[in-house]
Amino acid sequence: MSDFLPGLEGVPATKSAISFIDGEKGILSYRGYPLETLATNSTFEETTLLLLDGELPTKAALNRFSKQLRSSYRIKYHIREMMRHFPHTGHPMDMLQTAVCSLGMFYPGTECLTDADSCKDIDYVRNMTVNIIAQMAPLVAMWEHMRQGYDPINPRDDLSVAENLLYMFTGKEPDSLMARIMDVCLILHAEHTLNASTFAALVAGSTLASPYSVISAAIGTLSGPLHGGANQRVVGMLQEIGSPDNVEAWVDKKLANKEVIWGMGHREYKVKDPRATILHKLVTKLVEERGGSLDKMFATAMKLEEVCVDRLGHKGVYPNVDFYSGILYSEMGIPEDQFTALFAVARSAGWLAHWREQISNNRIYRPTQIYVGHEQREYIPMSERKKAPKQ
Ligand SMILES: CC(=O)SCCNC(=O)CCNC(=O)[C@H](O)C(C)(C)COP(=O)(O)OP(=O)(O)OC[C@H]1O[C@@H](n2cnc3c(N)ncnc32)[C@H](O)[C@@H]1OP(=O)(O)O
Ligand SMILES: O=C([O-])CC(=O)C(=O)O
Repeated sequence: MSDFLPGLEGVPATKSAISFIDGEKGILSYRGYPLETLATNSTFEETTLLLLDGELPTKAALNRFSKQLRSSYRIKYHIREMMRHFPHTGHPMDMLQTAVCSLGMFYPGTECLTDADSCKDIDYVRNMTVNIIAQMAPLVAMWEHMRQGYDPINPRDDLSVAENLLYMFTGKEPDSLMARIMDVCLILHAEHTLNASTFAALVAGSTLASPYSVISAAIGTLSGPLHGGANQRVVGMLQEIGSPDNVEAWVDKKLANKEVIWGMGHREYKVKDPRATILHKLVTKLVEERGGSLDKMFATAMKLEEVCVDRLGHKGVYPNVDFYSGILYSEMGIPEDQFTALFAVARSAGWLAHWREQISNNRIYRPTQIYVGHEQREYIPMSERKKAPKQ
């Protein structure tokens, strides 16, 4: 087989039973359950167990899992001390990638991964999965205080992942509306078939690297602006546009310069991303309840959607998940450069579900390339070289 498809578009690289996308109809489901149903009825903890185990948990199983997560919120002293020495100007995604990878140094045990047949249920896999998912949000929230020169706020094991995340960010127990919105955001971002960061996780995992290396590879991949990093840029873009009146001229200039519009377009969806539809409704609800400064940014975003659909809809370019999430996070008082880290908190569930699915039937990823370089050449001694090579 020698056909080259740039970006591996349309190339199946794995078999998976975790999630499903119909990009023409705008459908996303986790383990067969429509995302809209989960966003209405589920919690991040329950959705995580569904992704990991394949079934909705019983009440007892969910309670056990939630308890395990909560008892693992606290971050090790040495990691906290290490984080204090990170440059305060560093990006939260770089912090998270480094901290997660460093955490792995405390949890050796990857030898068991070489015994691929017994991997699926062994304690190491289960414990490390819980440990990573539980620690992502506390790491992100702690860093917010540390980079401002303050002591971090300790996690509270009487709070859910979403509640504890907001509590550790703000120092206040969130009200039920904000806690629910954050919970829904975590559910919406938890999983999305074979996106770039999940693929990176699978490539790392296929070498039987530790789950901490797997997740740090995924975090690095998610950080880019063509992937999860777009959510940070959307709010900056809306601020730059300033008001709905400026949208048309702004879009036309961007498109004339062949620049991308952040939060628009998707490899899989040719209609509006179903997560963007849910987030759009959540922002509407929040604006109705809270109003205030959000109104103008939201109005600009809606006008931007309208103009982009008009100019780019024929190419299948519509809002993706990153388009409306930042508006919500801004309203929660979360700084823009933390938005992608929140995405990573949620996506740790999907990454680890894929990792677990893969290691039970692993084969190392090793694709091929089409070589377009020189034929074999003679080595030229330095004294005989005429031209400097192009840099
Ligand atoms: C969580 C997530 O990762 S969601 C995606 C987040 N990323 C973004 O929001 C960044 C902006 N979007 C993009 O860059 C792209 O749409 C991607 C990276 C998401 C998908 O890329 P691809 O599948 O390779 O799409 P591709 O670049 O082939 O786009 C198809 C056409 O739509 C255009 N297009 C796609 N997205 C955009 C956009 N955001 N702004 C303007 N034009 C766009 C392309 O220019 C191309 O036009 P052409 O056929 O005239 O050349
Ligand atoms: O699926 C993709 O390519 C990107 C995406 O939306 C996600 O990872 O949530």
